[in-house]
Amino acid sequence: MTLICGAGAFGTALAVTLAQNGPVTLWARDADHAAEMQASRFNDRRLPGIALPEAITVVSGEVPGGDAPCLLAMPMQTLGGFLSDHHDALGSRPLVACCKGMDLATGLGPTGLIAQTCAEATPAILTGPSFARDIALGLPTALTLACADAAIGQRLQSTLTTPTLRLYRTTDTTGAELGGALKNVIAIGCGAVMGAGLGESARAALMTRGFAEMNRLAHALGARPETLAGLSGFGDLALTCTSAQSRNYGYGKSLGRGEDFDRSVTVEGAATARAVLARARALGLDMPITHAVTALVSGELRATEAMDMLLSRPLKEE
Ligand SMILES: NC(=O)C1=CN([C@@H]2O[C@H](COP(=O)(O)OP(=O)(O)OC[C@H]3O[C@@H](n4cnc5c(N)ncnc54)[C@H](OP(=O)(O)O)[C@@H]3O)[C@@H](O)[C@H]2O)C=CC1
Ligand SMILES: O=C(CO)COP(=O)(O)O
Repeated sequence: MTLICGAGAFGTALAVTLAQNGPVTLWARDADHAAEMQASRFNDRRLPGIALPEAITVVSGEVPGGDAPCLLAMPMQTLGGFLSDHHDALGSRPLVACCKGMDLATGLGPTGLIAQTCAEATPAILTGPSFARDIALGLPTALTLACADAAIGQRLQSTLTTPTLRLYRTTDTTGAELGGALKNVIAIGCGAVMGAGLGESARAALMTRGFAEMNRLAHALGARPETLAGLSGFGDLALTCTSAQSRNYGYGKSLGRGEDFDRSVTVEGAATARAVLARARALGLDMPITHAVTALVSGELRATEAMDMLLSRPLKEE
């Protein structure tokens, strides 16, 4: 049995693909939403048009106990509260974060938050280039499963691989979670560049210098460069900075055009940009693109002004 907490687009998509391996319990925070999904066999609110296989049971209320791995598929800024609220039920099992970002309150990534709040559990993270709808439709997808405990990581890799979802594993949880967090910040910047009509060459430059910035922070925090070069880093950066399906990219595009964006949409890069900037400042690191995106998101700068700020920096070696 696999337990998935968080019945948004991603949690539902993971439930659909994992249902090929055996029973899945999908936990939703809202009891009405859970009852609606259990009865209709669709998640019309978050992933419309995808039928839920019979192997999925949707529940709400008390999080089910037990030893089965639990996937945590809620937005990053809600993870800490969820872990505290359900600490006892989560127990000592593997907890696999499926969210991307850095916690504003603590500056920790998902596995750091799990370790801090649920000390008996084994933290892991599932991350990389994938849109929920692609996974749910059974399109081929490859992700990174990171767990510092190599033996548990290997077990999770085989439990969570499905015929169309291929997992690679690593013990570098820091690198895997930083890749997923930072690519969303760069994707907002790339969306803004395209929305403001600054061109594809500018976007390629921003992606490349953004990747340099990702590596700078990752190196300072002890991540391995090969993790950043893999699915969870470069792979997800490439997808998110170029696809109209991405919410972070779409949000950036609206900022670039000076248009409103639906505030109910999950855009992880906005809060994470602020959290990353604070962490970088504490470490004495220069992260100009993250700085520019933070200013853009807070409304301090427009996209063209942010680009001017980046272009006027002192010339340096690549
Ligand atoms: N969508 C995608 O393609 C992908 C998403 N991800 C990551 O997955 C994470 C979740 O995103 P996604 O599923 O898309 O987001 P959605 O906006 O689709 O759904 C978010 C879900 O989280 C639930 N939720 C919100 N707050 C809490 C809380 N305090 N406790 C428990 N559950 C809560 C929401 O419940 P409610 O419906 O009641 O509001 C909702 O079901 C993000 O970090 C995202 O980056 C990763 C890869 C792909
Ligand atoms: O993480 C994702 C792709 O890997 C989903 O991106 P968005 O959250 O920007 O939609």
